[in-house]
Amino acid sequence: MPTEQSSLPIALTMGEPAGIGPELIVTAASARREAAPFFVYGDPGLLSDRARRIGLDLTIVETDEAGAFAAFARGLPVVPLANPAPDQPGRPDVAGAAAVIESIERAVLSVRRGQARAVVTPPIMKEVLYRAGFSHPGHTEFLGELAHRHWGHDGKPVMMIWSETVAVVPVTIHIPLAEVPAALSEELIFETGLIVAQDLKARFAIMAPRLAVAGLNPHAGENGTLGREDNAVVAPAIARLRAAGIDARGPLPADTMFHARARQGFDVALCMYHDQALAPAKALAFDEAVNVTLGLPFIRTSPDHGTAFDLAGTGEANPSSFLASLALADRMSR
Ligand SMILES: NC(=O)c1ccc[n+]([C@@H]2O[C@H](COP(=O)([O-])OP(=O)(O)OC[C@H]3O[C@@H](n4cnc5c(N)ncnc54)[C@H](O)[C@@H]3O)[C@@H](O)[C@H]2O)c1
Ligand SMILES: N[C@H](C(=O)O)[C@H](O)COP(=O)(O)O
Repeated sequence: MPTEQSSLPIALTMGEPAGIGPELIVTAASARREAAPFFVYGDPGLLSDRARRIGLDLTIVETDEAGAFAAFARGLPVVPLANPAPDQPGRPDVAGAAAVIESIERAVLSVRRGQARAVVTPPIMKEVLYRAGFSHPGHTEFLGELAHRHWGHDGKPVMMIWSETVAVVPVTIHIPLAEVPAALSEELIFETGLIVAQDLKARFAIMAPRLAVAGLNPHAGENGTLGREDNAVVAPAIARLRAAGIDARGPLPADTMFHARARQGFDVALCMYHDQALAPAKALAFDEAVNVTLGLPFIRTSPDHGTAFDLAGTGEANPSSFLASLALADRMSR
C-alpha cells in the first residue's frame, strides 16, 4: 500500500443506485489508464450489471481498502457494502437508501484513516433518503456532519460549483425559496465569504481571490425600494469582508453579473440562494462544472448534475462532469 498522500487512491461513493452514477463509475473505470487510481464503495453485482448493460467489458475486482490501489491495474476495485442496493435503473427505491448513506460514510472514513486522499460522490436522490429518515438536506451538509464526527471540525461546509468558465457559491443551499430571506444574515454571508477566500487560496492557488456578491432582490434592491435585504444585510457583510482584506464587491444585480465581460471581473460569485448560483453555472458549463465542498478538512468533489433517471441504464449519460470531478479531486489532493 502506498504511503505518500499523492499515491493514495481516491474513494468513490456509489451514489443513487437507480441513477446514472453507477454507469459513470464504470465508464470512468474503463478509461482508467488516464486517471488517478480510485476505488468505489458499492455493490459489485450492480456495477458489473451496469457495465454489461452499457456494453463495457470491465473487470470488477472485489477488494478491501488496503488492496484497492493495486487492484486498479486490473479493473474497477469495489469495496462491497453491507447494505443491499436494488439494481433497477430509473426506478429509485427507498430500500437502497441505507447503502447510499453507508457508502458516503465509509468513503469519508477512508480518508480519515489514511486509506484514500479524496472523496468523489456521484449524485444521490435526496427525496429517497429523506423518506428513509436521512436528516441532512444533501451531501454538503452531511459531509459537514462527518467532518465534525471524525475530525472534530466545526466549520461550515460551503458548496461551490466550479468550472474554468465560472465559479459560483450559494450562501443558502438546500432550503425552500420562501425561507431564504429569513435565513440570510450578515454573519452567514461574511462567514461564507471568508471560507471561500481561504479555500480559493489554499486549494486553488488563487492568492488574491475576487468575490462578486449578488444582491437578493431585483436590481440589488434598487437602493432599498425593491427590498431591504441588499442594503441591510448583504452590503454590511461585504464591508466586513473588505475590512478583513478580501476583495469583495456588491451587492450586484444578479441578472447582469454573469455575462461574459462581467465574469472577467471576479473569480467566484457569491449568490444568495441555490438557483441564483446554480442556474447560471449549469447554463454556462453543464458538461464540465464540478461541485466542490469548501470548508472541510478533506477534499470532496461531485459532478454538477443529478441522477438523470431518464438516462439511467442507457449509456447515453455524458460522463464529462464526472470525469472533471475526478480530475479536480486528483489535482486538489496532490
Ligand atoms: N451531486 C448530487 O448529489 C446531485 C446534484 C444535482 C441533483 N441531484 C439530485 O438529482 C435528482 C434529479 O435532479 P434533476 O432532475 O433536477 O437534475 P438532473 O441533473 O438529474 O437532470 C436534469 C436534466 O439533465 C440531464 N442530464 C443530467 N445529467 C446528465 C448527463 N451526465 N448527461 C446528459 N444529460 C444529463 C437529464 O437527463 C435531465 O434531462 C434530484 O433528486 C436531485 O436532488 C443530486
Ligand atoms: N445542489 C446541487 C445541485 O443542484 O447540483 C446538488 O443537489 C448537490 O448537492 P450536494 O452535493 O449537497 O448533494
